[in-house]
Amino acid sequence: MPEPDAPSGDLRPSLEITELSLLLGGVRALSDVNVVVEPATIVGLVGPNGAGKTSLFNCVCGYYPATSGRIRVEGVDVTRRRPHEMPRYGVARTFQHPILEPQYTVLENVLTGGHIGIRSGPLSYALRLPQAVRQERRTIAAARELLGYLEIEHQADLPAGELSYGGQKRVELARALLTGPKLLLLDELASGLTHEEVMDLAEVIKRIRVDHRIAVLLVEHHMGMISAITDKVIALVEGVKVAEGTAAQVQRDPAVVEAYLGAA
Ligand SMILES: Nc1ncnc2c1ncn2[C@@H]1O[C@H](COP(=O)(O)OP(=O)(O)OP(=O)(O)O)[C@@H](O)[C@H]1O
Repeated sequence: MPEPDAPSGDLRPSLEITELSLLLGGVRALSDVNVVVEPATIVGLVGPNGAGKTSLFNCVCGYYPATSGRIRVEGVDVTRRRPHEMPRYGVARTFQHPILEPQYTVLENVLTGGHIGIRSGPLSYALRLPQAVRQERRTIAAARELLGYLEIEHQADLPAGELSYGGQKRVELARALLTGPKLLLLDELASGLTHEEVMDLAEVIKRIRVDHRIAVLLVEHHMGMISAITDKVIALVEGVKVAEGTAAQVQRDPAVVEAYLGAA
């Protein structure tokens, strides 16, 4: 089995973005950006405010239609797919601020991601047909297993709103993982967390990459998180890719240093 850092040559990239450009209300948010995320690797996207990180993320998730360029997931063209279609293509995401139903339990929140693999129609569920019941049981078992994997199974039956912010980020992660993604997009996972929570989550993401062989693209301002987990970092400045390499290489790249100093 190949090491996560050394993906097998015959696998297609988990994500391949080619010459992606995006115009937003007259603003050139992205200009001919190329990104490759190999299977089971973690790629960080950095850049000062307004660099285009969220825009790129939103193009991959289907929230913004690319003005030009191509986005492929394992070789399948997903350019201009809509957000609700993305789980079918193996793409799952988390949000900077977890979007949960605080009054529903942790398990119920996770299960809202589980409908993806369910083949029985709503009528089968309404009639409690055996196949639908079996599928429901399997999905609940898978959700509980993921909560165990993310070390919050003991909170499964609590209202999600009662969890710490870090706990809520784990609930979102479990929900994303329940869809069985090939590519996980993490939007500022570290924001709002304590240093300890950030480092704990960094370990979790590294484990997910190895255990589930999922590729990860993360938009992140927290350089500690970036340095701790990424195989590769891409820096954007004013919608243009200015640097690519290891976290250490990108952090000392003159264009990146200048952009951050200019933004300070
Ligand atoms: N809906 C929009 N309409 C017009 N311009 C937009 C819109 N969203 C973003 N922009 C512009 O696109 C450019 C890229 O913004 P984007 O939010 O992608 O940057 P970012 O790197 O994610 O910044 P931050 O770190 O502050 O979130 C900026 O110039 C921004 O002002």
